[in-house]
Amino acid sequence: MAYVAALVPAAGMGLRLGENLPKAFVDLSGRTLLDRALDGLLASGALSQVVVVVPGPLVDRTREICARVAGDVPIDVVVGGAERADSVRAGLRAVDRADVVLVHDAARCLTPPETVARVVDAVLAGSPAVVPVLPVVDTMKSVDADGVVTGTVDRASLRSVQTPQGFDADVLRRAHAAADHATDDAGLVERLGVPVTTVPGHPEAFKITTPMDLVLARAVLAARQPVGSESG
Ligand SMILES: Nc1ccn([C@@H]2O[C@H](COP(=O)(O)OP(=O)(O)OP(=O)(O)O)[C@@H](O)[C@H]2O)c(=O)n1
Ligand SMILES: C[C@](O)(CO)[C@H](O)COP(=O)(O)O
Repeated sequence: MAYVAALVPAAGMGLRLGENLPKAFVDLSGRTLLDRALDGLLASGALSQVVVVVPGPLVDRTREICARVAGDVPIDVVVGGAERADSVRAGLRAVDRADVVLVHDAARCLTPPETVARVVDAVLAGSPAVVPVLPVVDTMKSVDADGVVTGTVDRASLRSVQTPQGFDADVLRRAHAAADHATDDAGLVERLGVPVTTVPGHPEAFKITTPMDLVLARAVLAARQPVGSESG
């Protein structure tokens, strides 16, 4: 049976959210983003290990969260770095047994378990790198340095990329060893010339980045409540 590890980068400062604490530890309707991200991952039933990557001063707080959500799957906590890729590399050092590695932003904390399982299944079926994606819904323009439109981009070939991103463990290690900077892990794998394939993402896997995203996340959670459950 394949050993599937999930890295959860949760060491970002959340500057765009502006809550004065690292984003993964911000409250979302009574629980932190990190609590909720771990719930979704663990509920997939697809994981052998989870490694959460957090700021050094929040390691103890993270251990408390992990103890609350833990079941059969071991959860380790490691300290992250200045950039997301540094945090992923710190996590990778803690998963030496893995055949498959998922990288899942704590900030995408409402990602449904089915999306997690879909990514794992695609890697186990033979794809070395898999990203969940959604079609782009807005008209896309390119602009110059002054903001003047230089063209309309054909959005038919564009996709908006989510996490978890799933990888053959050796491919992800090679990708991170070969390059430093990318906005996502699949971007590093692309540079190796390894094909990255897509599976359908989910609208609820959006990344909580700005205050408006928190408003949306609260609404999603309220809509998930079974009717009458809030009245006690
Ligand atoms: N040095 C970093 C930076 C980001 N992340 C994590 O990577 C995910 C995606 O990053 P992003 O949404 O850009 O988070 P922040 O860097 O926290 O956001 P901001 O740029 O607003 O500060 C988040 O779960 C974040 O905690 C991380 O583990 N280590
Ligand atoms: C990995 C990622 O979530 C894919 O959409 C995203 O690229 C990471 O966050 P950032 O806002 O690009 O730093």
